[in-house]
Amino acid sequence: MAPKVLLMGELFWAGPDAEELLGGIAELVPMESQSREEFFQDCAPGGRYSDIVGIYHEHLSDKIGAGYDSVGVKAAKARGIGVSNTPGAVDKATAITAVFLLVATMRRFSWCEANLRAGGFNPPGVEESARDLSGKTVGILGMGGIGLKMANYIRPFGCNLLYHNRRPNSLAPPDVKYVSELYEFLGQLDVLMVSIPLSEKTRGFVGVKEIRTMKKGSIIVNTARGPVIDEEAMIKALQDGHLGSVGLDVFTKEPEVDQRLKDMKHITLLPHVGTENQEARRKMERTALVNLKEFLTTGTGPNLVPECQ
Ligand SMILES: O=CC(=O)O
Repeated sequence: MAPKVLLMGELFWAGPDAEELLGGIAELVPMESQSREEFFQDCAPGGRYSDIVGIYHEHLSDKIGAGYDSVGVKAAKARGIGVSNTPGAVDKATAITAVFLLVATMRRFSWCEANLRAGGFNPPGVEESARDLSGKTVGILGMGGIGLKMANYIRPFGCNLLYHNRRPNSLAPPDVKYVSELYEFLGQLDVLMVSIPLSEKTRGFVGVKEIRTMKKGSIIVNTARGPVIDEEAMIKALQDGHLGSVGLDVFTKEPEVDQRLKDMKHITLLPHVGTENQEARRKMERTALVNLKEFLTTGTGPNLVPECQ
């Protein structure tokens, strides 16, 4: 009998791939526990999931994906359980979301759309004035797969591109300049694009000092995870005009969004949809199935998160 893999969440787009990838290797069983407590009972010896060897996990807001901050990796590792994610599969979709937020905030397009829906048909006034992207200095914080895609997509806009990372990425285009010192990096920016994973080390990474080092009127775009920015410090800086705008796909307490942000007309907000398109979702779901296959057949795999390698 094939070992069992528990489907915690649905295969929306890669359903047809499941048989091709896991046929004969694993039996996919649906998650039927009605509560967390029941799930723990079901996993205990003798329970209906006591013999599962793998879990496909889709979480309400984090889902399968590149970010794995919602998974207790340390606890899993301590029990000899491997955790893998789906890097690469999310890069394009997330970078395109970041570019949308960059353009929308610079040009005040959210304000324009809301104004049109409310019966207006005028451009933003002086208070809300839009700015052009060309010639602006855009800095990417975190030069991994998503950051690289962002750099390539933003280059044709004629921006000066900088990046800050723990170390230089040899794949970065030569005209995208590495700045090793964080405050020297931040001080030059018109726009900060945040693309670092959330971990205990990066929680609150962009705080009061970092925001206040940026120029007055500058913009922050965040498609990574909400808590890498000190949301309170960001809101204060928006309120007193130090920040000109923000474009956010992620928030500190998802799915809650701070009312003060919702009330600001000159910023752009999205409900964590960075990877939400059929093609990217299918790639992510498929990658998760490939991860399970690799793990079940070889005991390892290319997408094991660094802590588990
Ligand atoms: O948020 C989405 C991801 O981490 O891939």
